[in-house]
Amino acid sequence: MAHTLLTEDLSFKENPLFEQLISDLIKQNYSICDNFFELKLVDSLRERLKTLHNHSELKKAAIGNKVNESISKAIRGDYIQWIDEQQADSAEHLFFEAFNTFKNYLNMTCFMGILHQEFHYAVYPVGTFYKRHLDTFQNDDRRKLSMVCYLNDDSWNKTNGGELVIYPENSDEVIIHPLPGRVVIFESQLLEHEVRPVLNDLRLSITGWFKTR
Ligand SMILES: O=C(O)CCC(=O)C(=O)O
Ligand SMILES: [Fe+2]
Repeated sequence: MAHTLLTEDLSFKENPLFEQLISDLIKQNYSICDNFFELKLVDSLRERLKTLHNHSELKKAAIGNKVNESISKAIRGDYIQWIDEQQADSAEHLFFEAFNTFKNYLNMTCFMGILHQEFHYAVYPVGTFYKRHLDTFQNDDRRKLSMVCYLNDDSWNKTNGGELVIYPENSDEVIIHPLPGRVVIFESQLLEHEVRPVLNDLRLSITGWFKTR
């Protein structure tokens, strides 16, 4: 009996990166992580997104069926493509593996009850933005955590704009540059945020959500 208990205890391995993310989320409802992925994986995902973009396979993002296109355009200007986990290429497979590991860790340590996830590529061309919003605005309160992964390369300059701005309720806005490999995770139901206009270059990312049932 004692032996069983011991092996069960050892089967859980604390992950310092995930612990940091979780403690940030508890403290401030968001976390910024610059070493979630290996940069080589970020390179592969960027190439995949650029290929999709060059083949015009991305679609103008919508904000709900009831809203007509011109209103939609005044709110967000990005182009997206959802990523099908079943059809993932090798880079996307590693991407899902990283987030599945994090999801299982959250469910094990924080009892978050995450059952589903969804991710899409996004491209913001020059002049596009996403006005201040909450990610649960489409009458879908299953979204618990929002995740954004930036795929720009080293040549991304802070003067390119396209900052993510997070608006915590009781403190100053937080301005986050979309730097290569950076991952931002935040509480979908609590934090309003926006993407400031892109002034130069293409802003590349993957955005996703962990959802309860
Ligand atoms: O790309 C970002 O920084 C945030 C995107 C976003 O807010 C969204 O897709 O809901
Ligand atoms: Fe959002």
